[in-house]
Amino acid sequence: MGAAVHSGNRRGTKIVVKDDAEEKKFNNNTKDLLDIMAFYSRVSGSVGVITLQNPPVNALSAAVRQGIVDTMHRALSEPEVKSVVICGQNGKFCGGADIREFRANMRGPPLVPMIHLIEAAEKPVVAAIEGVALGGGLELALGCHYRIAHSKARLGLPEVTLGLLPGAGGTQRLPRLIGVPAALELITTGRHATAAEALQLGIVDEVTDHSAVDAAVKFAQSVAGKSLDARRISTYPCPRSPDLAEIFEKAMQEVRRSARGAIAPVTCVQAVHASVTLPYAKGMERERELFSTLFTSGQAHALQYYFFAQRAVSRWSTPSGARWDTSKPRPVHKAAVIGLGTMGRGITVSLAQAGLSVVAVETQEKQLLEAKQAVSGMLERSAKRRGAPLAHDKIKYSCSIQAVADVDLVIEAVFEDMALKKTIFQQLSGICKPGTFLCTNTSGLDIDELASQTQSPELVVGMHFFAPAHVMKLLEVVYGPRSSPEALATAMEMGKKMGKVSVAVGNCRGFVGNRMLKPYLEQAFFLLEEGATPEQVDQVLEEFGFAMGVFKVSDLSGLDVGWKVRKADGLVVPGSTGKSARIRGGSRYSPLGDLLCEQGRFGQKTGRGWYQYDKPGGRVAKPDPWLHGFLEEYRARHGLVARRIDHQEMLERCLYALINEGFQILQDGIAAGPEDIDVIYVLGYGWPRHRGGPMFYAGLVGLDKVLERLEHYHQVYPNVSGLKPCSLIRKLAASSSPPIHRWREFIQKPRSQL
Ligand SMILES: CCC[C@H](O)CC(=O)SCCNC(=O)CCNC(=O)[C@H](O)C(C)(C)COP(=O)([O-])OP(=O)([O-])OC[C@H]1O[C@@H](n2cnc3c(N)ncnc32)[C@H](O)[C@@H]1OP(=O)([O-])[O-]
Repeated sequence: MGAAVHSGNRRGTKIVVKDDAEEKKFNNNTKDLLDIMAFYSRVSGSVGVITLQNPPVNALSAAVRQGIVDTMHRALSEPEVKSVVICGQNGKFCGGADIREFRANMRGPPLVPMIHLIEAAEKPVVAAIEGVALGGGLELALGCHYRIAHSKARLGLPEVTLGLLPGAGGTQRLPRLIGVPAALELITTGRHATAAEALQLGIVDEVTDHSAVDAAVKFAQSVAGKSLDARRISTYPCPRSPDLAEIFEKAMQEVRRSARGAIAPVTCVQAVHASVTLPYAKGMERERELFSTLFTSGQAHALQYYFFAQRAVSRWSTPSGARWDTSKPRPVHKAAVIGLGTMGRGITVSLAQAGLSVVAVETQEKQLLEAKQAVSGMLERSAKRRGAPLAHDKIKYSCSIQAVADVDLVIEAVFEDMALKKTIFQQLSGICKPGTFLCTNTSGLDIDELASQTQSPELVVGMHFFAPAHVMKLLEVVYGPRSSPEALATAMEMGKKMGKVSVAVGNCRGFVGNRMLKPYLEQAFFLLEEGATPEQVDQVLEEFGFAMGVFKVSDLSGLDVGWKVRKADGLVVPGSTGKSARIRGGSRYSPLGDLLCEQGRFGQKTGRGWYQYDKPGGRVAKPDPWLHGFLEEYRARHGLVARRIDHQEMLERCLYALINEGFQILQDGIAAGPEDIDVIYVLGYGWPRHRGGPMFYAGLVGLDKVLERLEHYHQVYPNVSGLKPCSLIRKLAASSSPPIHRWREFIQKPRSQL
């Protein structure tokens, strides 16, 4: 009797049933099967195949876990079945526990006993790993007696990136299987290993270029009836070596150094430690205990929120109603970059690596040659790192802007100078073929003003990259009032092609990221005026988890960048004294950054800034007694009395001013939702991921508390507008501070513009 193939149920699963009797049973139980989400079939007469079915990544939801338990029992009870294969539908083994269930009441059979059931089985169970085996997915595979992987599969325990540890035996089984150092590295970084690496480490038994399921079925037949004594990882002794104590000490030091206050990496080390100090059952108890502590932590909540936020930003929308699912991007095969300074070079590399043909333009021959060399070096290093082919031949260099005539999209990346950019946009509008998208890499200038220089303003959008552009994951895609949905969709798609996380934002001064930076920086300057040192402010911010404090970042990116902008805005008044020196437009202003620039202190590049460096271009920031003296003299000159400012005040004033601007941005419709802001801050501005992003953090602290502190500081500093709570935070706090996913309901939709 031939196999019958059923398809077309709710999720389009195929169920292979071997005989008529079974088919009848299938028909009777269709409803149950549909709810089970792990399907059972028998192939080649003696292999029970369990297929996880929960698109898109076959996450281990309650229904999937129930399905596995039920189908395992069935496979074990059927005498014809001699071995079992577990696989996932649609070429994906399993993406781990269902993260969406973490914030709900847990239902269904728990993972740990489910995996024990598999490991304890008297029939060999083979995991057929295609696509991914991550987190609980890999833990499930480690409970199987054998693992066969497809060569393109990726395996890992990424729980640490969600603020957790592998809590279904991963911290106890993996070290037993591959040794402590390799397990520690995989578990504390959460990185994905390739199938080849997994084979080398001993995580999988075989790798195939063909169907892993077919290979696993064959393999399962070959091991049927063989003893499983040596195949149950939980029974292995943990490999020991004399330097284990040292290994753990080093691992702990490393995670403490790089975790920036995140607790999960440290807890992961503790859990793996239990695998060598305790017998398996006790180690599992310890794993559960540590997992529970993490599971309920604010950090886990923040990281899981961030996981979904990073995916949510691709579903963009604009106040005018343009949306990701109704706006089609246009294909881009050939792109151009105008201006090959630091940013232009990075953008060129990103485009070439994404497989596009690139025309790279720099009008000065000498700079063009320098850029060519630099880009080649960057491509070589990157190809080596990624094990990818070189993309040199993708790029054509030219001194003439006329070379861009036939490209589909141009990214202008010249100096941040409106007059220069305007001239270039006028030229591009005349040179490019009709329909070419014209993008600018400005970090804050008016997109609409540039669009107005062209014949087709609907083709103009901003693509704000972050330095170094070929490394940083963030791209702010800025739509102006006249940008077409197609232009926006195309720029968003281009970002994705380049491996970026693209966030659509509206057009305003500084867009989202740099606009929020302004009140934050302003508070940092005011704190110096009132008695703090750059070191103290930076320390508070770094303790909070920022990769670098605000003054170190300022030294790194160059004080002259902001100075130029302030000069263009007419804020810099050299030699001004008295009260007016610290007031602009009726608001408090600190000229400290301007005064440093007047001294030629531009930061790292000049070897002096808020800190001192051993040489121009030096990287190691050291406190500078000159600066401390300068601050004292400045305060004395302006009649400011230095006071001791506590950590909490420094943190609150910097962060709450930034957060307040974030609420203003939401209110203005510049960002569609808090997730957009949070992703921008984590990926572009070093906000600690384990704190979710500034808007999530505000919710965690409590909107009423943030509001109360802003009101307090605004009362103390009435001439600092950045501290005046904006109406959205008031509205939310007055509505009992709804959870962050409901904030959009409180944002008034601005008028349609597109
Ligand atoms: C006791 C427990 C112990 C255990 O140790 C704990 C765990 O296992 S913790 C878990 C450890 N596992 C991990 O940390 C793995 C997390 N997942 C990933 O890293 C990537 O999703 C993956 C590499 C699998 C696919 O990348 P890709 O191909 O670029 O696709 P994509 O990323 O765009 O995702 C597509 C859609 O699937 C969604 N979704 C994905 N995974 C899960 C999930 N586990 N759950 C729920 N949903 C999940 C995702 O939100 C998105 O939804 P939407 O509505 O379309 O936006």
